[in-house]
Amino acid sequence: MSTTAEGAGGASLSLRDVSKVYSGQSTPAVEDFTMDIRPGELVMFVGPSGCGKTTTMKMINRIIEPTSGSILINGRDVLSLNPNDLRRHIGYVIQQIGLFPHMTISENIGIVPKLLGWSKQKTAARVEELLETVQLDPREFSARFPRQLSGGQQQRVGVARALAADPPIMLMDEPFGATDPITRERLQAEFLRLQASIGKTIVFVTHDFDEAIKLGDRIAVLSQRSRIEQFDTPAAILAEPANEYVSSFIGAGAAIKRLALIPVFEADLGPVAGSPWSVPIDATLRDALDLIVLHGAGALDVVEAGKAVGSLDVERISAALGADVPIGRLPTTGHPGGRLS
Ligand SMILES: Nc1ncnc2c1ncn2[C@@H]1O[C@H](COP(=O)(O)OP(=O)(O)OP(=O)(O)O)[C@@H](O)[C@H]1O
Repeated sequence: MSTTAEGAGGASLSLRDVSKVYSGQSTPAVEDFTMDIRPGELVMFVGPSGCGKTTTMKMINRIIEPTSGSILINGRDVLSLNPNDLRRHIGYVIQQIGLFPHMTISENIGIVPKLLGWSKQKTAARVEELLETVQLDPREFSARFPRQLSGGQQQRVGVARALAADPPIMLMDEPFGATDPITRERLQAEFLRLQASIGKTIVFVTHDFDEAIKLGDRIAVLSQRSRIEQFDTPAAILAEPANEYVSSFIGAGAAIKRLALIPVFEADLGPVAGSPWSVPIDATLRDALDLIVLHGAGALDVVEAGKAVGSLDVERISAALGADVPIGRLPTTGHPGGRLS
């Protein structure tokens, strides 16, 4: 992709016994929060409203000062960094986007480089590169104002702006929360592709457990005062929720959600069935199941490089989840539709 890939990758991030007591409050909003995040890891904070997700995240870039504890980036305490250093180290994307309405898209993206004293030329080159990174044509968008962009486009600009100084760490506070479901899915997919190439260390706050599963390398399920109920990979949390609280967060359909994490090639494929329906080998078992349900198909062929290499049916999909989690009887419809591949 762009030269962002050659900039800073991720940094390690450690929070040690971090607490926050807001003034006038008797109980802490966050209490003794300890977590180690690896360089390049995308960690999702998920939990109910008021549990302390945002407070925890905002302490990382010191928008909120911790009452006690320490926060380390590559072993260095953030309290020892001056505000310019913090901006260089930490990009920040929020739901409300926060673009300045009277500034062009270029100017909005160039804010941090300007604050850091970059030359006009270097800033302009970086802005152009970032617009391309988030798939907005610089010729079309640089001179526009935020109001002349759709919500999804504005959100992309918000991501570009956060990436401007190539920070090793990104904080994302419900960044896609205000977009409609279709735009949201598209932004999530784009964001995953982008992260695959830039490998930032990211803390991402969301209310939406499905978003956490889809995006996270690891998910921290939080309860009141930012207590960590479970901190593990999406697959591990879905397969073995630590307690009732985590189970209630997962909600119904844990097996179906797990399917979205398992690629077709991990299943034990049957012989080629000659089915009219097919699925690419790098699709997920959830994609395969959707097609089976949609078409009432007994089996699907699995296609690799244009050639059928095997087949899948409900039994094989169910077996891929392990015998302890059967999908059960599936409703089928004769609904017509296209192929996935
Ligand atoms: N400035 C403040 N002064 C006093 N209390 C606050 C302040 N900001 C947040 N709180 C309280 O701290 C607790 C944690 O709030 P926080 O915003 O971190 O939660 P959250 O999990 O991010 O919630 P949401 O998902 O609704 O944004 C809440 O009880 C909230 O009322």
